[in-house]
Amino acid sequence: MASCRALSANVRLLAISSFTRLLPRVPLNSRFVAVENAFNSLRLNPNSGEFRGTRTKSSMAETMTPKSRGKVNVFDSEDDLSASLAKYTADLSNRISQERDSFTVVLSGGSLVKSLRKIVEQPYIDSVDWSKWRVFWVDERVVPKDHPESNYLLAFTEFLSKIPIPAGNVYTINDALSAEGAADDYETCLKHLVKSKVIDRSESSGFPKFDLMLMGMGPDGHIASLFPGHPLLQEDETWVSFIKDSPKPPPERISFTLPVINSSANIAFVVTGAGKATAVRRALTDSADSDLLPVQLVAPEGELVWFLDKGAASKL
Ligand SMILES: O=C(O)[C@H](O)[C@@H](O)[C@H](O)[C@H](O)COP(=O)(O)O
Repeated sequence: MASCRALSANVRLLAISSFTRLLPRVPLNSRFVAVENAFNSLRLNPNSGEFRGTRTKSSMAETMTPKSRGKVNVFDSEDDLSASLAKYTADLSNRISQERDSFTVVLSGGSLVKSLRKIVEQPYIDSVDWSKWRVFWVDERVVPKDHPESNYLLAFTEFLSKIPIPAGNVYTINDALSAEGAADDYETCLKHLVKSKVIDRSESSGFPKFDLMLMGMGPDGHIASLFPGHPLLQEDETWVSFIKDSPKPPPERISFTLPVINSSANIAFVVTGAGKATAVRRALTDSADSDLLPVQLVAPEGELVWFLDKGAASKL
């Protein structure tokens, strides 16, 4: 018995065995669909990796890439991006909340949280069934919850404090533990919640299958706390692991592993700023098989959607 902390409340856990292998990256194939609106049309040529089409002035361009690379939305402004992200998240929440007792949402740290700001405004604040939400972190910095670098504190300040979510539905790390201990504890928490069917389990991988992961991406192509070239990218058994040498401070973090991320029903990458344009281009067009960036290893069982601003999409 261990515990992962749910805000002020504690959530109790049981352990069950972990298993399975790293899911292979879904290969690039030549099938793709283009979604066009009145203003924009972009298509990825799967052979050359080039985007072709037109872009004109509008708030959004929608693009479909091969399935493994997801659907790409490009916005003229971060405000437009935030509005679309709110609608996407609320629609998913409404659909899944009607089918199940829980809607499991995983957050990253960083700028993603601010981009979520419009879901705590009308009409969503009143229409979303927040009591169904279960909130987790794809990665967390191993610092106290009131530390300025805590992902929990950021999410609480910008988002969780503004919604009527039961405290016991917010699953934070146990910040009294070491990085190893906190990762073990969080994994045990997830196993308990899978066993009690709060979190789905992927039938194909055996890993937990979250309804939605909302994630940012670093300029180096890192996602969660999975950094380029780091051995943690190879982890194929544990659900939650830790690092003590993160190139992005602070150095000690816990992180979901790739098999857990890839078992998701839905992943949204929210990426803004020209500083990330090169990594975005590699993620969406580079089919080279060596030296893949962490973001290129993401190929969820379900749907992958990108929310990009013009800067992040500037090299497509
Ligand atoms: O704890 C973290 O550091 C994050 O979870 C990390 O993976 C973040 O999402 C990216 O670094 C993007 O962060 P920005 O959007 O702030 O660049």
